[in-house]
This record gives sequence, structure tokens and C-alpha cells, in this order.
Amino acid sequence: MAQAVPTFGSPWTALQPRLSQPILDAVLSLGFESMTPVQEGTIPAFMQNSDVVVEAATGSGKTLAFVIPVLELLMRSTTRLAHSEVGAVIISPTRELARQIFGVLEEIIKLGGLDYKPYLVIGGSSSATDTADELAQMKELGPDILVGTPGRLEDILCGRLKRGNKTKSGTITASGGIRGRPSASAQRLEVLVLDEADRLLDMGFEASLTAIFSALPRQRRTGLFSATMSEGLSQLMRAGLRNPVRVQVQVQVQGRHGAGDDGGISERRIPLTLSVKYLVCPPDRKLAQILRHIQSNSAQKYIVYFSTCAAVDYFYKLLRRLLCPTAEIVPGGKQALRSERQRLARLFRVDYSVSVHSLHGQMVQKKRQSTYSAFAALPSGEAGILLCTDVASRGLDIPDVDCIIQWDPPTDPKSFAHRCGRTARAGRSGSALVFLNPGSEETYIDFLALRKIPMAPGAYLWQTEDGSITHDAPEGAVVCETSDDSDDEEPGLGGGEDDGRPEGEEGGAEEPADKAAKKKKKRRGLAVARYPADARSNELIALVRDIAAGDRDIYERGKLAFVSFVQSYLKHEAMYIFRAKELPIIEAARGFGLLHLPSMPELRKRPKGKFERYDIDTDTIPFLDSKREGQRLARLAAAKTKTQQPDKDDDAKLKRKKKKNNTDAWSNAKDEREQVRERRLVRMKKRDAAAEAKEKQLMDQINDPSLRELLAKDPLLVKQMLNQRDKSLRDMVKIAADKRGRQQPAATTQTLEEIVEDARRRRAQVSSDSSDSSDPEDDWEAMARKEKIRERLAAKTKRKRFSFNPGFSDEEGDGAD
Ligand SMILES: Nc1ncnc2c1ncn2[C@@H]1O[C@H](COP(=O)(O)OP(=O)(O)OP(=O)(O)O)[C@@H](O)[C@H]1O
Repeated sequence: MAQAVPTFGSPWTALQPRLSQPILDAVLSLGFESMTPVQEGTIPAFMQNSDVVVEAATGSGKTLAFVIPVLELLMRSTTRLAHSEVGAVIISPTRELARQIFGVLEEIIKLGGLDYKPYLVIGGSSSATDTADELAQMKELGPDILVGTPGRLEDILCGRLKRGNKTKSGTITASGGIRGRPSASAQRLEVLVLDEADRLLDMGFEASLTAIFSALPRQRRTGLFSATMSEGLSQLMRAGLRNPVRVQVQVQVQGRHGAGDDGGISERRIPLTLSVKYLVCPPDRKLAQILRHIQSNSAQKYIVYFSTCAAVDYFYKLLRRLLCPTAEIVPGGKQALRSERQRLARLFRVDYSVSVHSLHGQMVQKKRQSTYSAFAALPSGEAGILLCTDVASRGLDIPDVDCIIQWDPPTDPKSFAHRCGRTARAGRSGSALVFLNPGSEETYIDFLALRKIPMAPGAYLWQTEDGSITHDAPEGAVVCETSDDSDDEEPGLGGGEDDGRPEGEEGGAEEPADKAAKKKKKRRGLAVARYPADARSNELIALVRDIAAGDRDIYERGKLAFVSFVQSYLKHEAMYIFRAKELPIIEAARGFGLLHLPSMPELRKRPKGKFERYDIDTDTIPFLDSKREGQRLARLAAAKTKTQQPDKDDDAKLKRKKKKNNTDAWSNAKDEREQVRERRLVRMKKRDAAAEAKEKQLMDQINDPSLRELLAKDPLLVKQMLNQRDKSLRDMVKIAADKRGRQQPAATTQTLEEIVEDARRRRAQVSSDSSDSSDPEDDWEAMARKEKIRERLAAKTKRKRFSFNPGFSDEEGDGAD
């Protein structure tokens, strides 16, 4: 049997140094009698002025492990903070997590009767006025502790960036930026905490964190917390830690699963109470599996993770339609509703209601907050599903989540542990399931095992004729061939009983070609068993397609979801496991209930023959919303009239559009703009490089001894030459000599190099008009005036400019502004 480190350690009163009485009262009144191991290890070190780097499994109580020391350090500090000064800053990567940390902090302050003012700073205000109101409110309150997300904290502590000097990826360009006044000062800050530090310290938040760190004093305590703290020392240095104490809480297991199979002790990065399973199955069966899971368990709370926002939106609409169909969302009146319900009843039946929620980063903040709160507030015993992206993978402490399902394995492998960690928190039990496609994705099992996340095989769920759920394949289930022939070889199919994949049923006599394919696969190490067909799962897909054929919103969202899924798959971080070549496109498209394969350049080389197109003219699929449908019909009619009488221009436009559609993914408008910008940059760089090369060539010619003498006598010649770089040197000499009528040039005391430098400087400063001026003296005067103005302007700008420090080291200055 497995054993583990205990979930709880010593009582709070055993802490050395002792907690102050108000804080002790507060934690005890929360009903927490003992500390968790991570609290026991972290709180004393952090309270005794050490920097800390803390790594402990999800749900192990890290939030209190930093909230308590933050308050203790502030209470022990002798510094009196002014109204606009803050003493502590806690940074979180997402708004939901920031809100949650703020809630814990507020509660401890309230229960302990402490006189501290925390303030939550997260983005997402719907208007500039709201943001201004929030700022005014904050200034009036004069908070001591700020909890927030990097971008908003940067605005408050460093001043808002007024000029667009942040690139799209968030990095500040070398020219620095012009900022407004900071709304709060962190010059006398005592303590900084980075929750989910590994996420914060990766590149995504670099610019904001650099700015924030530069506004903090060097003399401060810093704590980094995460369930997946990376080892990278550079990250710790970037956060400005000095001799940090490392607290690492390991979960050790004795017995089965992991290295402990031989009776030894193994370590795992996930809580012991969490059981993680994988299910290898073709992608068009995932939806049926999810519904069967819901049906086979009594009312439970599920979180289902997808890789893209579009997929969350689509499945949210679809599952609402499937699980809570009402007359408003089913077109065709009561009869249609009844027939849809009857079809669904064959496939899914529970005697309780299931609420569906969604959460992703592209939702407006208000909706994001309300949907999250509604799901979190579901009482235990009520069934609910939250569909989300990784925005809800870290830190969220949603009560009583029973099961985590991952439709797609995460792009960032670290997210896997965080996603699963939304269940089995603080000693409670929970389960997680991840779907893997047959083939190379099965390597993910070993990949995670190496990262100390052991997984066991999960059971494929079947549905019997009477609708109940079972682990046994129905009798007479026929062998199912994969429908994907994207490759010459079929993608790997399931395995045998032992690994928990659906039981393979071998057909009768094998064709030689079949044998050859099998051999080939064996050589590549892929599984070769076949899946019994799942008629009920196919029925479900047919129902989804019928729904899409009658509801344009679902049809379009499905397409978008599929396109975004394929694109995200192609960018998977673990590309050697999630191989684009082995993605079963046809089955994946069926899994999204598509009516046809969308035209994507990514799919161009894949044969589409086997994707069974739904027999419908997609232009006839209506929106259920009458206003949207009216607008669509009007657009359609206008387009039709235009195509009936195309004039010459339109013809050309259509041709261009057609060509464009053939070459570009239809969802790529944004990417395209970026590509244009990039191409322009490349062109500019090329132009500069060519100009430089030309100038170098010219300088080489100038240094040619035979010309040197001639040029030394005539400084104007050099100037003209540099102004008209495209003409060859000898032509220039000839032109200049003709122009000057072979006059004797003015004597000069300058060396040739000085002359060239002089002329170059003039060329850079004087506009092309003035450089052609016949009187060089006039140029000098104009130039001098311009130069003075320029210098004055530059000095002014320099005073205003934010001093950007790209380093994160200890040597950082005390503040930017
Ligand atoms: N000493 C304690 N005794 C009992 N329950 C506790 C204790 N400390 C924290 N908890 C509870 O444990 C749960 C998880 O805590 P918390 O959210 O801090 O975990 P975490 O380690 O930050 O997880 P994650 O890595 O997912 O962010 C919370 O519901 C919290 O109330």
C-alpha cells in the first residue's frame, strides 16, 4: 500500500518564532488546527528575513505560507508607511488567482482584527473611466498591501506607459518609454511575493516584471512559490533573490506505481490523494466518453480543459444544447425539441441537472468573474462542468472539484500538474483523466512518469442498449478501421487490456498489405490493435452534426474551434510527442462535429476523401438569432447581386480574393498583418545593409592612393560623392570637375579622413535640398541652428524618459521614476 508524508504537520502554536496572537487567532478561527508541511517549512524562514523559494504540490497550502509571513513582516517592521506607500506586493499570473489570494489575505486581516489595507489591482476594466475610478479609489484608500497581476501593478508602481514602446510580445523597446506618474510608491517595500513564480518568470511577463522590480528597493524580502518551480538559477537571480532558503515538499510513495513497485520509495509531484488516468482513444470518441463519465458518476463537479479559447466557446454552446436543451435554443418549435431530447435520451441520461460554465482569457472580465463565481459556488452534490483553457489551470482553489478531464494535453507540460491539481486539494481525494490519441501521443505517459507524474490506464466506457454505462464492449462490436489516411501509414491504434486501452479485436484473415503496415508500425514502436466500433458514439456525433446543420452559431464556432485546435497542435511544445504528421485529422474533425473540412493550408496536403461531408448547402444554415440572421441574409443577397453583375474592377478583386483564399488560412488575418510588418522590417534591414556596403565600397575607393591626392585637394568633391552614392566614383570626379570648370579648389588644412568625416556629418544633418546649396557657408549656419535645436530637444526628452534596465540582478536601482 502507498504511504505518504502526512498532509498535516505540527500545530500552529509549535511554530518558532511564534506567530503573533492576532494571526494565530485568525488561522485557528478558520478551523485550521495544524500546519501543512509547506507552511511548517516556509513560515519560520520567511518570517526570519530570509528570501524563500518554495516548491510544493498543488493544494498543499502555499497561499497561507506566504500570506502569514507577509503580515508578520509588516507588523514587525519599524518603517512607518506614508499614505501613498505600499509595504508588500503579491503578484499572480491571472486575475482569478489574484482575487483568490486577496480573499485569503482580507479574511486573515479581518479575523485577526489587523489594521492593514489590502488592495486588489487586476486589469479588465471595461472602460478608461472605470480604470480612472479604480485608481482614484485606490489613492484615496492608501493601501499597504497590493495584490494583482503584473501589467496592472506595473502601471501603478511605475506609472502608465504613455507612448507605445511596448512590442506585441510585451517587451519594451530599447528606447525606453514615457510614463505617467506612479499611483503608489514601493520605495520602502518590505516584502515581495511571486505566486506561480515559474509562470511569472517565464518570458510572457518579462517586461512588466522588469519594470516592477526596478521600482522596488533592494533591501526587501522576496518569496517565490509554485508547485512546479524550475531549477533555473537565472530565474531566481532575475527576481533579485539573495541566498534564498529552498523549501521543497516531496510526496513520497511506498509500494505500487512508480519506482516503488519493487517496494522502494518513489517521489511524485502530485498529491497522493490524486489519481491520474489516461485513456488512449480516437479523438471522435472523446465527447461520448465525457458524457458517459458524467452519467456513470453521481452528481459531480468537473473541469474540462481545452487548448484554445475557441474550443471552449464551441463546446460550451454545444454542451449547453446537449445537457440543458430548452425551447429557446432548439429551432423548429416544441416538436423539434422533443425529437432532439428523445435522440439524446438514448445517449445520455441522468436524473439530475448539470450546469455548464466556461472560462477563458478572451472573455470580458465581468463574464469571466460571474461564470467562475457561479461554478465555485455550486454546492457539493450539484453537478456542474467548467470548460476552460489554462487560464484556470494555476492556483485556483475551487471547492469540491471531483474530476479533471483534459480534452487536449497541455502545450506546456508543467500545466499538466497544475490542471490536475484543481482537485484533490488539502488532503481530499480526486481524479483526473487525460485523452491521448493512439500513436506517438502514448509516449506522453513515459514523458510524465519521468517528471514524477505517474498515470494509470483508464477504462473505456461503453453504453449498452438500455443506455447504462459499462466497461465491457457490447457483444458483436465490429472491428473499426481508422478513418484517417493522412499518412501512408495508418496512425497507431489502441493497445491491449494491460495498458487499459480499448480491447483490440483482431479481424479474420489479414491482408498482406495489412500485415506490412502492422510490421512497419511495430518497427516504429506504435500500437497496432484495433478498436471495436462504438455505434453509440457515432450516433452522438451524428446528433451534433444535425445540431450544427440547423444552427449557424454552432456550425461556425465548431469550424473555428477545429482550426484553432489544429493550429495549436502544430505549435505544441512537446513536438516529438505531439507529431503533426500523426494527428488523425479526419477523426479530430469528426470529434468537433464538423460538417465539412474547413479549407486550411495546414490541411492542403492531406487527403480529404474519407471525411464524410454532411449533405447541405452551408449557406442555408441559419442563425437562430433573428437579428444576426437578417444581417447575414442581407450580406448574402448583396454578395449575390455583385457576383451576378461583376464589373471589371470586381472581377480583378474577386480573382485576388480567390488567390488569397487559396494561399491563406481564413483565420489568419492577424498573422498576415504581422507578417507584412516583419517583411517590411526585413526590407528596411536589407536596404540599410546595401547602403552600408555601398558606403564601404566608396570609402575603399577613396583610400585608393591614385585618387587620394586628387580628392584631398577638393573637399567638395568628397561631399558630393557621398551625397550621390549611386554614381560611380570616377563619374563623380568627372561631373564635379566639369561643374567647377576646372577651377583651382580652395586650399585646405584638413586631412582626407577629416574631410570625409566632415562631409558625412553634413550629409546626415542637412536635408538633400540644402546639401545641393551652392553656398556651403549657408549650410553651416543652417546646420548649426538645427543642431542646437536638436540638442535642446534631446536633453528635454532624456529628462522625461523612463530609464529601462533590462537586467534583473541585485544591482538594480531603487526606482525608475
Ligand atoms: N493548515 C491548513 N489546514 C487545513 N486546510 C488548509 C490549511 N492551509 C490551507 N488549507 C486549505 O488548503 C486548500 C489549498 O490551499 P492553497 O490554495 O493555498 O494551495 P496551494 O498550495 O497554493 O495550491 P496551488 O499550487 O494549486 O496554488 C485551501 O482550500 C486552503 O483553505
